[in-house]
Amino acid sequence: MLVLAGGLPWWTHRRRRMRVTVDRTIQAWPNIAEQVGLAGSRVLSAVVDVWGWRARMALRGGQTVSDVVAHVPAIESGLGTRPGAVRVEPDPAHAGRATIRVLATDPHAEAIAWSGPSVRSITQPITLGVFEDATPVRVSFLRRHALIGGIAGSGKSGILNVIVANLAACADVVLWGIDLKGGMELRPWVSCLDRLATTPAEATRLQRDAVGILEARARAMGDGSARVWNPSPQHPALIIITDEYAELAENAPLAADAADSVARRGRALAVTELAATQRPTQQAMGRGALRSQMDIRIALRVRERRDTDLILGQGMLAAGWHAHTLDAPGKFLISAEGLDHPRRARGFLVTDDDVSGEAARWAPIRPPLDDLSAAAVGTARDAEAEAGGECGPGEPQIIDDSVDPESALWAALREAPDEGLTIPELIMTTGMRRTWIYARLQNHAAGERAVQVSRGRWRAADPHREARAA
Ligand SMILES: Nc1ncnc2c1ncn2[C@@H]1O[C@H](COP(=O)(O)OP(=O)(O)OP(=O)(O)O)[C@@H](O)[C@H]1O
Repeated sequence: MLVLAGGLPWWTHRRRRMRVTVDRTIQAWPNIAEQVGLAGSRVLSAVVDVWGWRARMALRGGQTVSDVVAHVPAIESGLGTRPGAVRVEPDPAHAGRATIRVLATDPHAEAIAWSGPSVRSITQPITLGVFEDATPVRVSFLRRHALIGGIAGSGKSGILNVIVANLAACADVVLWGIDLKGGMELRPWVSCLDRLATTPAEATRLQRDAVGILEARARAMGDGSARVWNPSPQHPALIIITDEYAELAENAPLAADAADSVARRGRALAVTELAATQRPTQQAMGRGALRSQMDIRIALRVRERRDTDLILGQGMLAAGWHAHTLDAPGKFLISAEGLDHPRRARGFLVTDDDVSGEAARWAPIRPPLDDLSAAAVGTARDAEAEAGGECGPGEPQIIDDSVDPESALWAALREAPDEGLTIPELIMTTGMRRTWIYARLQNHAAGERAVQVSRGRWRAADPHREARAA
């Protein structure tokens, strides 16, 4: 029903009132500018929009957009708006101009419902939510590492869910998860994750396997002419998602070292890290330079002003990125290629029901790792074992140096009964993971050294069994 007042729709009245306010403000601007420390700036034009009004400003010679940003609280006071109502946007064509927006109502006051994934391929930019002017926040995760930070309850898991729900719909990316809070956040996605690590030992294996994969990819590409790994369903990208990265850095330092290696070398090979944490201090991010490798930075609400710089990078607070002023969960600032102004956004709200629905919907299309990458799983750990590598403090020893898993597998296949051994039996014998076993069995089968006797049961091919018997 249209609400009419005096025969006219309500928004006509509101707009008229707003226009009067804007006219008065323009007239009074020279005085206001004087009071707020921007003397000499002029209003070039002003328009009333759905959320309030905006004005193009010409700054006095020598004034910059940073000066205007630094005066935002004073401008709000001078204009008599509510705190947090004024936004400042630079003019990409002119350093001495800026747009001041006044939001009479908060466009992000209400949660924005999730309406399904925006992509079907990792090569397309993902829509995370909307900016205050209703334009979509679109960002590509291909060959980019990402960091999400913000206090407890600011909506980190919410943003992670938006990203995972989109990536799950892409058949050209394999997703690995690390969730050392017992799998609380990522377990609902388990049907879409190729691997989920919930203990420090599993996380260490997982990150080292990612290093093994990137090394295998680098070697394979060194042999050929390709310079980058172009993801496709047959050759998927690999994204490692870590919820609460500080837990990983503290409890599995060797996993964090491996993540560092992935962050430094993984872009061209489409092996990337996506980490969420409350305060990405040096300690929370591990010993290396992981934070500096993060190409996409998403800051949800922080408690202390200076924490903005921890998430987004040094100098961002001073440049007007005020994550401490975000006032509802899911509101964020994002810094990424093509997104270099402090514009407030709100992420879509993905409910628990949405998560179960999306996980069930996309599980059937999830791709396996390509053969090259699957065969590389375990290799970084094998190399470590050969070099006598140790696990991190407090972690269970995950590699038994006295048993070479390759030899253990081969011996087991040769000694297997006629009906063969099952995969779980081979896992028990070698101590290696299912993907490692599969890759080795495929190799043995291709070399006619092993046969699959019946579904899921394997033994060595006859000549090799006979040879051993003899
Ligand atoms: N985009 C959003 N829009 C509206 N509400 C949201 C949004 N994202 C999260 N919320 C709400 O905010 C609350 C906290 O969100 P979330 O669990 O994602 O925070 P968090 O930063 O991950 O917290 P923690 O660090 O404690 O895990 C949830 O109840 C959720 O419903």
